[in-house]
Amino acid sequence: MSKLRVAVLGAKGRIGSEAVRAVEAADDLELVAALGRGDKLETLVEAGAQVVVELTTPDAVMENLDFCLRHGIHGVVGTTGWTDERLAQLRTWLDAAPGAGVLIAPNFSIGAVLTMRFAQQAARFFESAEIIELHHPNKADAPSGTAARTAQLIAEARAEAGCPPQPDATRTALDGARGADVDGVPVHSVRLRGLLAHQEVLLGGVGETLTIRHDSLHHSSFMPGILLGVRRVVDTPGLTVGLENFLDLG
Ligand SMILES: NC(=O)C1=CN([C@@H]2O[C@H](COP(=O)(O)OP(=O)(O)OC[C@H]3O[C@@H](n4cnc5c(N)ncnc54)[C@H](O)[C@@H]3O)[C@@H](O)[C@H]2O)C=CC1
Ligand SMILES: O=C(O)C1=N[C@H](C(=O)O)C[C@H](O)C1
Repeated sequence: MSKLRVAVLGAKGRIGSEAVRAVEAADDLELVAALGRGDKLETLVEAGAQVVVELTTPDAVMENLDFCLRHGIHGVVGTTGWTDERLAQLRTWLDAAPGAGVLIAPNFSIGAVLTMRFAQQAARFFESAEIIELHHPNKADAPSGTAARTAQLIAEARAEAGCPPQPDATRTALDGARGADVDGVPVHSVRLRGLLAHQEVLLGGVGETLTIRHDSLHHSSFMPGILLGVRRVVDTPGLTVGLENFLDLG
């Protein structure tokens, strides 16, 4: 069987360099290009890439995906910065590229995906829900893409169940003291030397709390998810948001 031809964009970055090694080590995949900032995207076409793993920056990701889809190349995207407007734009590019697929994964690690699922399941049973995400201090964006997605999922589950807004009697607060409001869920971002990627979802009800915590201790935690995404996206046309769609979570 011929190997799937894979390219990595952001190949010199923290996660991109790990992805290069993971693709190289996979028997069924061939790394045909590893591009960094300033490298020509035409290299992807010359190299015959079938799937691009996009791990760059929110500033670069849209131009890169536009190019890939215009050339019929599938995308597995870990880069953050997704808004409703960006997703709508991506859908129009996908409509013009029949057969092409893009996976956007706010987080590729299985533990983080499960954290999101458990939080979504638990959300309707608790009056209060807040998120603390903790990352290395070199991270460029806040809140993390994972925390933003977790908050959206919690908010959707609460709205579906008819939950009222969260209790919060705060009347005066220093700017930022209550975190960022993501769909009504406060999200607090910590940037600390020594950390990699961590998240706590705090849920509170009368007389009890539930804390769901996940820790990525090394970038290797993201690799099985990236490889799964690469193998599945080629048979999944259109837009897929969330690695959970490629996991049999029930
Ligand atoms: N979904 C997930 O599971 C994960 C997502 N991420 C996200 O991935 C992105 C990258 O994270 P890090 O590796 O920590 O950042 P980083 O700053 O170490 O790496 C980004 C790399 O992309 C390169 N780059 C910038 N513009 C480019 C372009 N136009 N073409 C090719 N390369 C370009 C930069 O030079 C840099 O080497 C961030 O948005 C981060 O939040 C990171 C870890 C896990
Ligand atoms: O920048 C990172 O490191 C990470 N970014 C993603 C995010 O913003 O959620 C995924 C993970 O948290 C690591």
